[in-house]
Amino acid sequence: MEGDLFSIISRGAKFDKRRFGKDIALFKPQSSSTQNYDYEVEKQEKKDNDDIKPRGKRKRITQDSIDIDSSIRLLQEIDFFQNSRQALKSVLIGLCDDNDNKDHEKDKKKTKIQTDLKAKEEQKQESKIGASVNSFKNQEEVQTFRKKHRIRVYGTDIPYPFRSFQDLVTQYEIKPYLQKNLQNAGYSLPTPIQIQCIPVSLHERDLMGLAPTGSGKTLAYLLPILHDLKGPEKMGYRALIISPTRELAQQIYREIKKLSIGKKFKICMLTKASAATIAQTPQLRQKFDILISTPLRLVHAISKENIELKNVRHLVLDEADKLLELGFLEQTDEIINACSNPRIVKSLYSATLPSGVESLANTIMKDPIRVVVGVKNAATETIKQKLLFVGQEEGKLIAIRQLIQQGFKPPVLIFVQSIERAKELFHELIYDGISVDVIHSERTKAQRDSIVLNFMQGKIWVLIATELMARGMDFKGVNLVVNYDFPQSVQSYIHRIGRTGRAGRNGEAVTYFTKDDAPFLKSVVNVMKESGCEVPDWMLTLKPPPQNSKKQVRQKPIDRHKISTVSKYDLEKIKRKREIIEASKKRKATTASDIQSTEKNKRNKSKNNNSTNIKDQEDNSYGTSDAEKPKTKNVKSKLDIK
Ligand SMILES: Nc1ncnc2c1ncn2[C@@H]1O[C@H](COP(=O)(O)OP(=O)(O)OP(=O)(O)O)[C@@H](O)[C@H]1O
Repeated sequence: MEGDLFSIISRGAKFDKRRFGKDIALFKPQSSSTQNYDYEVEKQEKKDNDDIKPRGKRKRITQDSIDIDSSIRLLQEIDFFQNSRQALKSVLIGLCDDNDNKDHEKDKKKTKIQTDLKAKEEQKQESKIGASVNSFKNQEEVQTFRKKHRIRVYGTDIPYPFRSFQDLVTQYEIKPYLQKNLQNAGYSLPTPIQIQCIPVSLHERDLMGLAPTGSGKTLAYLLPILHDLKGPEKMGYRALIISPTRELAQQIYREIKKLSIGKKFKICMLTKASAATIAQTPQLRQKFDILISTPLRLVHAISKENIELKNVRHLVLDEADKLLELGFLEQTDEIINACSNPRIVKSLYSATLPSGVESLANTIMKDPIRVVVGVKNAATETIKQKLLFVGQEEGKLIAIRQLIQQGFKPPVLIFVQSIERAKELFHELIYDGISVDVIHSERTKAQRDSIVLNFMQGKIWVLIATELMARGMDFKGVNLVVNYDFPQSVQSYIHRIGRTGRAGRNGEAVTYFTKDDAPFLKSVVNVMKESGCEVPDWMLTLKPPPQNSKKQVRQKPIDRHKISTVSKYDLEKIKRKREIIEASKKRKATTASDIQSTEKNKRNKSKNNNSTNIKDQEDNSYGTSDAEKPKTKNVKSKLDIK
């Protein structure tokens, strides 16, 4: 083997070997310590080469005593740019060219080696991107398939999509229990977001998944988690799902329970009660595999050192843009910091992602893949959207009563901008002879749970809601969404109306607007147009509102008149009467015993303050003040918060 490398690189040239003896010696195999290193390299390369060469048909192919294996090894040593495969191929071709005149047997061997090298390289590439050779023949086919499903992908080494849940079994060995649960849930074919995002997550890549409302994003992140966790293990939380509202967290909990039937995963939905149990029973903490929580509840538990997230391998931010908005941002950041496992895989999902938030999201992910289904920041195409001018505020009540009188198809969801207005509208509609209820953060948790259930079961026909219900809630059968109050942002509009037209069903959405809302109309008009709805020409010529007024409205909604059929004069009269009663009550309350009880109440109130704050934030998606936030460890920010 001596001088092999020299033989290879000097082929075709003549050298005075005596004169250049010293130089040639440089190419001879080294001894002592480097030899050990060489031995290791050689061992590895031998393994590689064993794979490359056809079994049992190895050894010499040239008369020059050039052994292919040693050539490969030596060539790899001089492969400074790590192009060994390419270099190998070309040199091997060169080698063989040199021996053109040699016997036919050698040529056959050469061709075989080349073919094997090529196949190995292709195989390596395929396994890197996780495609099954059976499923897609080539990249072109993949692209056509993505195009058909309106999937756009951004990033490097993007895994191939899959065609059917059966493909997941053959390609990724999805366990039979998962397969069975998919069938039982009636999921016969994957939705576009699932088609592309499931393989990305199965390849443990950070991901940003954007797809319209009701398109199956939940399954897209739950399935890879369940597959990867394999089964229950008592090593603490290995997957964490964050949702902006308690109701959505509960829905995710129900979905994961449904999908994990047959495996005894321990799933914890962090509530006030479960947090207290965990605090009192530290040994419980190790038992759980999956944790679902709202941000503030979790931050509170972390700060009390009741929850450890160091083993979390999967972190999902559902409704990611909301969680990265002011009000949630700092808590989300603290949670991300607490997930200290270096091998963590992060997945962010939403139907909307403003570009500013997207750049922020990129700072917390490693080499992420972005998957966009359909048009970014547009509404689902199965929703028929309408805008209705109602003149003044009072016009809305007339319009909603007309809608009820004309006959409507329940269930209907009506969105208003505040708790106060939700209560007001409820008091108006309760006497209209329809089954109506109202949901907002001031209702007890038990009330909220039963309302959600009753609405899902069709027992409530009309549900009046605040922004609390706008995101993620999967009320499959909702036929109509009414935006009684104009939404405060285009994202809010998309999510609100997305409570209808889910999972391929048809739905309708009507948005009332007054003179005051007119400047903000253009953003909604754009969404309507993007989603294929008819929009009057004059609306298309509207000017978009200035950026700062958009921002103002996002932070604080437009002031509106009280929702009431009572005239303004009568309302004033009632108000004055109420003030007189209040003043007289106050006077009576100045006795010593009252003062004492007030003090006692105050003390109790301050005790419960933390938990009350948590409740408030779960419902109020427009944030909390610094004073309300629980104290947490002073951790370095992972997010690039500017
Ligand atoms: N492959 C599938 N086949 C049929 N139905 C599905 C499939 N995947 C999910 N679904 C159903 O589609 C509905 C919407 O799913 P999901 O709640 O995950 O939507 P989403 O994209 O998260 O919506 P949102 O943006 O509003 O949160 C659910 O009722 C779910 O059961």
